[in-house]
Amino acid sequence: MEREVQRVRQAFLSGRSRPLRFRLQQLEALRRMVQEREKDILAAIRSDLCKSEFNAYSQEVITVLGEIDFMLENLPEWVAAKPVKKNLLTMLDEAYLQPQPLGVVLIIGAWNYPFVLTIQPLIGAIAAGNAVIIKPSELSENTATILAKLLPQYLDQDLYIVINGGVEETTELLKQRFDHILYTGNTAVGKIVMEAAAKHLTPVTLELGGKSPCYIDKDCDLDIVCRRITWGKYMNCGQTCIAPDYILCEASLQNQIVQKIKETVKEFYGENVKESPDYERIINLRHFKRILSLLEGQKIAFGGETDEATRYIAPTVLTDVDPKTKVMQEEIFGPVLPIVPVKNVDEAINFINEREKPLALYVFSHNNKLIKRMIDETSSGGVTGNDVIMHFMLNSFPFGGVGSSGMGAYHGKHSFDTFSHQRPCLLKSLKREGANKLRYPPNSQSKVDWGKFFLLKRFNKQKLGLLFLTFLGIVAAVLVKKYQAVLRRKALLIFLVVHRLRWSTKQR
Ligand SMILES: NC(=O)c1ccc[n+]([C@@H]2O[C@H](COP(=O)([O-])OP(=O)(O)OC[C@H]3O[C@@H](n4cnc5c(N)ncnc54)[C@H](O)[C@@H]3O)[C@@H](O)[C@H]2O)c1
Ligand SMILES: CCCCCCCCCCCCCCCC=O
Repeated sequence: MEREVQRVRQAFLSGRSRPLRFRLQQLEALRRMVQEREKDILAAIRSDLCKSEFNAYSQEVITVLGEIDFMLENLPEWVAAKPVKKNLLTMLDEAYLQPQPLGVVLIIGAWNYPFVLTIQPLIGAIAAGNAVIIKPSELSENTATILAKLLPQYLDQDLYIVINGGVEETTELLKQRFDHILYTGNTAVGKIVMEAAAKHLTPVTLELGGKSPCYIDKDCDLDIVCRRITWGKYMNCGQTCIAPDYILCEASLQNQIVQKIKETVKEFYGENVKESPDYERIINLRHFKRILSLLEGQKIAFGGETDEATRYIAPTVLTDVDPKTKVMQEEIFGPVLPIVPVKNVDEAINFINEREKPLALYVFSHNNKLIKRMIDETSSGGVTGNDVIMHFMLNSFPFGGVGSSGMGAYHGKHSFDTFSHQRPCLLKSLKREGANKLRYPPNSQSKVDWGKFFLLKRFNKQKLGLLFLTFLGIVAAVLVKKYQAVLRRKALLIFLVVHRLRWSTKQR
């Protein structure tokens, strides 16, 4: 493992991952891989999650292709140095931010959307000029295998490598030093990753989970609300990090919600959900049994059918759920939807705030003020009002959690920033030493006053106009006089002295 990481680091140190042209070429190669090997990728996802090709394409491949196109279009602008605002001390210098790659990045992918949740971070890391070690989840073993086979056929084989394996391999990998780690998965392993990273002071992005609440106000169109919730909850058999985990609503709405979700399930998946090509299966027996254990002692309003041999769990709704029961203590990550009755929006807000900060929050209402209030008075990674999941699809948004649902974020420009160091670069001249004397010993009250003037003085627009006029004067002087450098310095000095004197007078 150590040798593998060393090999990747050597490749990074060769410098070839840095030029813009190389990054664009690797991203284009990745896009070619997705397009040319689409069938293999979709087949692997099908074997892992029993997902139809249509679903795998629209839930995973589209996002990856969209992200690559977005990077290709914007990368030339993002990699460029960005001038920054200057102060009086630096006004004659060059000051800019230069985004630079961090080095060797470790990406630990998740199994529930095994393609997009591994490749989308990879796109950002390549775009930012890093070398990358990709560790797909061993739970989605077919996708892990296809990634290990395909990526070396299209990408630089020393800069971007796939390491497959389980807990043992990940544990070994985490002993190595990386320049950034992006992990997607559960909170418990997130802590293990962070602890390992801390040994090397490696920064981490943790894309974790949590119980994402869904509040339904009585002032809304329940048909539409239930259709949207049914889509987001049962997609991928509930194994979506931002799926609505549970519903909060007034008790009087419960029966209508159950009825409408039931009708929508039939509309989406037909009479026999088991036969629907659009309904997936639970990833493994451990998770299957875990989800079944959440049903114990609950009132099943509909659904509840299971088949261990195929790891099938029907779309299920639970009513009158007691918040103290197990199903409300851990993230469900399966097709089980508890409804917890609350008296009103105040109680819903308290309920949410008494628990860990979720990855997503959903609120449905015709009343925009209520939606805004919910946003103002709670916290979560992201929010969608009057829909679910869709904030994931807008790559101008940073995607990530807050508190126990994660730290850091990615997607689009946010990925580029996550995997870049914004390096502040200040370029001064070896001339103009006179001004520097202010900071050299011996110090004095007069120097402190000059320092206060240079660093604390604020110019309003009018004064900036004056500054501009001074510069115009300088330019004019440069045109007519021979000794331009001397003049420029003198004019600036006069301007500064006048302002300093006026400022000191006001201070007194
Ligand atoms: N925020 C996101 O983008 C996002 C996306 C997908 C999933 N998730 C979250 O992930 C969770 C479910 O998925 P999961 O895969 O984490 O659960 P899991 O428990 O099924 O998988 C465990 C994974 O962790 C690894 N692991 C276990 N013990 C380890 C150890 N000691 N050291 C290193 N690695 C270890 C395993 O190798 C395996 O890959 C949910 O909470 C979900 O919300 C979040
Ligand atoms: C055919 C129309 C396209 C509709 C797009 C809907 C896409 C849903 C994407 C779901 C991806 C969710 C990933 C969540 C990450 C955490 O698990």
